[in-house]
Amino acid sequence: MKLKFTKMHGAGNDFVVIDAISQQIDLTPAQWKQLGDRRFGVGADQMLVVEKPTQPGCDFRYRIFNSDGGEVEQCGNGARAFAKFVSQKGLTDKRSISVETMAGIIAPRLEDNGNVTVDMGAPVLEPARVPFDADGLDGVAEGRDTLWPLVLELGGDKETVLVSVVSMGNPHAVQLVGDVDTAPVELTGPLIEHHPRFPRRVNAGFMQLLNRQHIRLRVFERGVGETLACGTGTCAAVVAGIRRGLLDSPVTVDARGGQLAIAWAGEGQPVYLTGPAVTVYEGEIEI
Ligand SMILES: N[C@@H](CCC[C@H](N)C(=O)O)C(=O)O
Repeated sequence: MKLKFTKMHGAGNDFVVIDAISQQIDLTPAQWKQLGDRRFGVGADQMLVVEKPTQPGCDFRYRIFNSDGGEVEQCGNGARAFAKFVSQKGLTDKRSISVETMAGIIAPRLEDNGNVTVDMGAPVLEPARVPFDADGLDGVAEGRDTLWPLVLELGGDKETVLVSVVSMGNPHAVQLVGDVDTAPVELTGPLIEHHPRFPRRVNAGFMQLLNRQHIRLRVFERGVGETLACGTGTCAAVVAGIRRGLLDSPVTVDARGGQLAIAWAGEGQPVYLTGPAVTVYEGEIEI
């Protein structure tokens, strides 16, 4: 089948965005993987699908596929691209929309300066709901957060890293590092992603504090590998930093692909993610 798509990015986290309202789409995981492949397909970190809503009060349904072909619950940078896409394509004339995802309803709003702010909903902080299996583990209390020890097998050696676990609809494990440039993201990222304590795998965040309102962040994403930015990872890192007593809202986050901003008023409150969303080109692929 021929599929029309738009290539977009949000701070370098790149997407193939597909209008499934005007096109009939029923792809297998292998086809999603091919679309995301940078040699055999278009190439992207995630494929984003725009559908009609199934829930009353929502404007659209938003589906997300990682480049490994797996469907996932949430994508923050993608939510900004999604909002720009439906506006640019004339699928809505609203500047604030309500979008149904596998992880609940989110609300992106187009800003006058071209950025998009997304109400990502409240973070989930109970380990079992992340999901993280904390059975028999001793956590270390810090502020209102608990740091969990993860034992990683590195060759013949074992290394323990302390992580905060947060769900933004999708699971995140965030650790503090002295310098993101020298952090072992490629080495330990895959081990954290597949750690048996995370039954649905996990996105691994590496956060460096610059001051109480400014961090640097790298994320090794589940189902993708390291990306140039991760919106939900950014939300999770700031939530973890605020709960640990290390950060104050609002927080500026430097990712390798650009800058994002997070505001969070605390437990039970939604996390607001602000940043760019850019259209790169339009295309058509035979799949
Ligand atoms: N890039 C994303 C997150 C996409 C999903 C993630 N890889 C997962 O598997 O949970 C973002 O901007 O949030």
